[in-house]
Formats: sequence, structure tokens, C-alpha cells
Amino acid sequence: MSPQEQINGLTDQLNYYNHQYYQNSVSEVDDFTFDRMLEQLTALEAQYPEFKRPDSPTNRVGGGISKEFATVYHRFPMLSLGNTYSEAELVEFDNRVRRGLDGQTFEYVCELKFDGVALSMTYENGVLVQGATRGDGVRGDDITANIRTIRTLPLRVSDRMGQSPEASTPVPALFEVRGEGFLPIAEFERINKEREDIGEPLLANPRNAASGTFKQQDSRIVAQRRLDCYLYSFLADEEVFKTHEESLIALKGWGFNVSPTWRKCADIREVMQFINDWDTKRFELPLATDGIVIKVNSYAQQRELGYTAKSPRWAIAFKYKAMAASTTLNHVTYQVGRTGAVTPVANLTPVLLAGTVVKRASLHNANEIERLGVQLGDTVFVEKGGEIIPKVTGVDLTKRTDAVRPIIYPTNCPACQTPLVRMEDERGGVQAHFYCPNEKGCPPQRQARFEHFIQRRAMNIESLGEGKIELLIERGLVQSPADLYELTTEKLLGLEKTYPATSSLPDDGSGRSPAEEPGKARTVKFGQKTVDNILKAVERSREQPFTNVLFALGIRYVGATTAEKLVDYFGTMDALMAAPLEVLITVPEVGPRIAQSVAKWFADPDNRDYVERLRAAGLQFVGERKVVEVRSDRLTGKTFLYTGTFANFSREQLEAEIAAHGGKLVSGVSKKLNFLIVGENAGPSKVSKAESLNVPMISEDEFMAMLT
Ligand SMILES: NC(=O)c1ccc[n+]([C@@H]2O[C@H](COP(=O)([O-])OP(=O)(O)OC[C@H]3O[C@@H](n4cnc5c(N)ncnc54)[C@H](O)[C@@H]3O)[C@@H](O)[C@H]2O)c1
Ligand SMILES: [Zn+2]
Repeated sequence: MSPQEQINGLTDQLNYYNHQYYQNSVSEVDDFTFDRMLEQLTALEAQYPEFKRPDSPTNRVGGGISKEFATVYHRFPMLSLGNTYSEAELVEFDNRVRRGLDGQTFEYVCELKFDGVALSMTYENGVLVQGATRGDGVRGDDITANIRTIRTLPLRVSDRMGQSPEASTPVPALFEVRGEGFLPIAEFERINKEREDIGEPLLANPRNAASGTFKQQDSRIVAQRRLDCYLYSFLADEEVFKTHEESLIALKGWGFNVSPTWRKCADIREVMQFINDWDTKRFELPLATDGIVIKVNSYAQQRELGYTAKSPRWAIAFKYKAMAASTTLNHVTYQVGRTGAVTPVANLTPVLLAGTVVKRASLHNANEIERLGVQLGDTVFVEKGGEIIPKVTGVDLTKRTDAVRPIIYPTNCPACQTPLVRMEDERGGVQAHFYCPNEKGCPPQRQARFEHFIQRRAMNIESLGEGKIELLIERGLVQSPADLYELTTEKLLGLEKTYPATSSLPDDGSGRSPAEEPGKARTVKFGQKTVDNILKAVERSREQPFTNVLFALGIRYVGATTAEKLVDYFGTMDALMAAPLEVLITVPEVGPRIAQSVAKWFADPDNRDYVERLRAAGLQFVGERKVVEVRSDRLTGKTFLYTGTFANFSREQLEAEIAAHGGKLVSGVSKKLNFLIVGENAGPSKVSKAESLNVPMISEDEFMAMLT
């Protein structure tokens, strides 16, 4: 391949990865591979400048702006950071700084490099007026509404509010703060557990999840995910602080969330020490980190050092290589998840990785096995990244022997032998996972249905957790959650089983990724007190509101929030069961995918029997209806969005009115929107977006005229 072809190839490929990473929140390769390719391109371009393309990723900040949000221009460009994986290059950086500062003394501030999304927040007279993404560095997306959902981000700051004595610096009239928006790991795992429970595909890692969340059009969805933000930079027209350190202290004093992990370092040796200190300790932090950011402390010196087109010369990111180890893949087991998804798990010769012994690692799905080209007996690389569960990331082909055997993916469910199927994904392709379609009879799926049913947000019978359900199913005491309402003291008292010490519980096919917990022997026992607690909880569950009951049914894609919307709209189980698909689709925030899933579920006679048994058991089938009766079909097939306030309607009333006439409320301005209803104090971004997309805008009066 000629150098020009190489440059072209790398440019196209890196631009594509950048697009996937920043626009679609997907990493198709790991960061190390990406950075190595970028380095290769930089070197080639230096050697053959004549072939360097104007769209080269080497002279641009990686992100872009999207059509879904209004565009904002940054008052100060938002740059990237130079990065390195090696200590030798860090020493070179230190030498460059030293030369650039001509022998002056200087200090560094080291911070953790948080792995999320760069955010910029502008405050005017102490009030948060704008929040934006980095975008291409010059222009970003206006995501103010989403950023406002971050609970730790002050919407208003004042120097008097600060609790610390350092907060004495007055708050400037206009300033900008920057930080990293992220999903705490615990929150990431909570969301994935919920998604797994209702059959939504899992989010890949906390960074991509955070990035995807900030780009949601509906800030109500954003608010349900508890995003957080660590602030690491302050900017204003006038000089407020002399050093970065001072700004961090003041930001904290003004009530911003500044991670306490930063430290001032006198020289590069102390920096190295800081890097070593956090090498594995960073896994104890509540969020994903991928390195250390090293910044020259003095602002005057920062100005002296200046910037390249892409990044400051006074800062660098040291990135940790993902924690990797190599070991042998002995065999693959397959777990069946709550919704029938089959997950292959690598069983490894135990190996030490980032302070824990790893015996099992995720192989994700059949596509991943194919992509890795891995075989049984291979030496594989196992990595621990931002996530808790290690994963197999590659094969050491230099160690492959003749003894390797191909991995034969099962064609039948490992739990119930039903032939596996692949389903279509939302874009019409096939999903990466194979599924066991035997929803009713497959033991792990059946058990998962019970676990779903008893959880707090459903029927709240959690005293039945931890092995008790398994035992009841095994003894034939329950087959369907409706049977729980026929349990008696006589049936339960004295039941007992000891689960052996190894893997019988973790291997229950629950589909949860393989944790590293050692399996201890456990005894499940139904003594008098346990039995009383269970029966009491079952009794109390009869009072759980209809929303919980509907969620408890375990209809695919119907999470707790969707259940609420359905109850608001229909009010009763009977009305919901009678609703044809066309009506289900008109429910606010219920799209065709959910509507179809609901209709299909209620069309199944077994499911209807199940519902009748729950009714007979006395569960709540009536909720509070918040949507008025459908009064006409004048708005049928039309979509609406409103902005501002109205003379004749509250927001809720307006939403109800749209629904009552068959219209559908949508959450963002797009080409598909039929009408934007514009009231007093309308939001400028919605209006200008509607203008640019030629979406008709109507007044309150015009809207009312449509109803008669
Ligand atoms: N895997 C892929 O497909 C893919 C694609 C594109 C980019 N990437 C990764 O993204 C990197 C490029 O992204 P980038 O331009 O955002 O650079 P970067 O993420 O390496 O560094 C700059 C960013 O670091 C963040 N940051 C975190 N903590 C910080 C702190 N304490 N102080 C200052 N900034 C802090 C900020 O968001 C800032 O914008 C690449 O090096 C690559 O590793 C990966
Ligand atoms: Zn099965």
C-alpha cells in the first residue's frame, strides 16, 4: 500500500470511528487501538505532508454537532487533550514545558481523567443559562434542558452560599465552567438491570451510556438517569484566579461538584507518583476513569505555553492501558437471561487482574466470538475497563497450538432445549443475541418472571428472594406468580434445601454476568418467622397500586414508567385489555414497538387466564385515570408539541386535550412533527428549529379551532 493510500485509509477509518463515538455513542474499537491508529496517521502526515487531507482527524477535535439540537458557539474553544500511554513521553512533555517556560519554576495539578462527556456551562449573574456539548470544539449542541437534570449542578450560585471560608471570591457576572458529565457506575448497572428486566438491549459502558443520555431529546428520560458532573475548569473574560488550584477551590466553595481526587505536584516525579497511586485505586471510585490529566498550575504560564490547533500545550492526558492479563480459555458456558437472551461466558484458568482473581469473563454474544476468532484452548487477553465485569478482548495467536477446538454455538437452549432464534433489531437487522423463545416453560425465564413480579417496584414481596422462589418452583408449589396467592403456612413451613458450595446458584441461568464471588454453600429454610413474613408480604401486595400490578406482569418493554403512562391513559385493566393497537399507539410516549408488545401479550389466552387469576386474587386493577375520555378523532394521525404557556390550558390540560381528540404528543421537534403549538414565552430553540425544518407553528386559538 502506498503512503497516500495508507493516509486515505486511516483518515476515513478514524473519521468513521469518531462519528460512531461522538454522534452515536458507540465504540467500535477500543481507545488504545484508536489512539495508535491516530498516532500512525500523525507520523505519516508529518512524513508526507502533501497527502494530508483537509478533513484529517489529526487537526480537529473529534466530535461534531447534531441536527436534533440548536447549535451554540463556544465563547472559548473547547479543545481536546494530547494524550500518551507512556512515561517516557510524559518526560518529553515535561521537557517541552520547561523549555517553553524558559527556566521559570512551575507546578502541576494532577486530576483523574473522568471517562464521560465534556460539558460547558455558562452562568450569567449567578444563574445557569446554558449547557452545551463540546461538539467540534467551536460549536456544540445546546443541551441546557438535559444538563439542568444534573442534581449536583447548581442552577444558581452565589458567593454567600458557599460554606467554606475559601468561597470568599465574588462570583463574576459572566463565567463558564467545564466538566465531565458521567453516569456513576452504580447507576449504569441499575439502568442495565432494569433494561435487562424488560427486554431492552443493554448499554455498552458508562461513557457511551452517558453520551447517549445527554443526547436524548426528552429531558424527562434524562432526569430518570442520575447523571452527575465533576467540574474541572473555570473561564471568564477577566482574570479572576491566578492558578488552576485557586479556581478548583473556589468552584468547590461556590457549590460545584469538584472531585476531591486532585493534587498539586511540584515536579514530574510527583506526577509519576500520583499516576502510580491511582493505577488500581481508581477502580474504587464511583465512576469510570481512564487516566490522569496533568495541567500546568499557573494561568500566566498556561498563556505563555499556548495551544496547538487541537489541544493546549500546557496539559496532557496520561491514559492507563486497560488492565489486561492473559490466560487460557477452557470452556464456554451459556446463560439464559430474564428475557431469554443467551450470553456466552468464558471459563478461564484463574488469573490475577487489577487485584482480583478472574475465572470467568464475558464473551457478549455469538458475533463477538466470531469477531475475536477465539477457540477453546486459546490463550486470551482479559481486560477490565470502565466496567466491573472483565471481558475477553483478544487472542494471543502466537500461543495457539494444534490442540485448539472451535467453539460450537448451541442451536438449542441450554436450559430447556428449545431451538434458539435470533430476533430483528429496531433497524431491521438481526440482533446480536440468540434467544430462547420458550418464554413460559424455560426454567430460568420462568424464575426471572417471579423475580420481576416480587421486586419492590412491582408487588414488593422481596422476602421471597434469595433462593426461596427456586425452591418453591422446584417443589412444584408455584408455577405462575398467581400461585403465590394460594400459599399457606401448611404448604411452606419446614421447607428446606442446601445449595452446594460451587456454582449452582451463580449458574442458575439468571443471565447476570459472571461475578467473581466464591460460591459458598447456602441453606434456604422456611421457619415460622420466614413463613409469616412471606404470607404477610403476599397479603399486603394486594394493596399495591394498579401501576405496580401492570409492571409486575412482565410485558416486554413495559417498564415502570411506561406502566404509569398506560394507567394514566386507560385507568383500568379492562380498558387496557380492550384497547386495539391503533389506540395503544396514541398513548403519550408509547410508540409502535411498545404498543405491539402490549397488544400481543394481551392477545395470548394464557396471559388472559393469568390476568383473571390475579383479578380473582384481589389485586388492584383500577388506577387513577389522568387522561380524559377520547371525545373525537379530529386530531387522529397528527403529532403535536407545545412550547410556552397558554391562556386556556395548563400543560397537563393541553396534553389531555390533544390525547382526547386522538392526537399524539411527541417529545422533540423533528421533520415528523405536524404542529408546534406556540404559547407565551415560547422556547427560542424549539421555535427556531421548527422554522428551519418548516414545521407549521400554530397559536393557542388556532389549536382550539382545530377541535371544533
Ligand atoms: N474507541 C473509539 O472508537 C474512539 C473514537 C474516538 C475517540 N476515542 C477516544 O477518545 C479520545 C479522544 O477524545 P477527546 O478528544 O475527548 O480527548 P480525551 O478524552 O482523550 O481528552 C479530552 C477530554 O478529557 C475529558 N476530561 C476528563 N477529565 C478531565 C480533567 N480532569 N480535565 C480536563 N479534561 C478532562 C474532557 O472531556 C476533555 O474534553 C481518544 O484518545 C480515544 O481514546 C475513541
Ligand atoms: Zn429455554
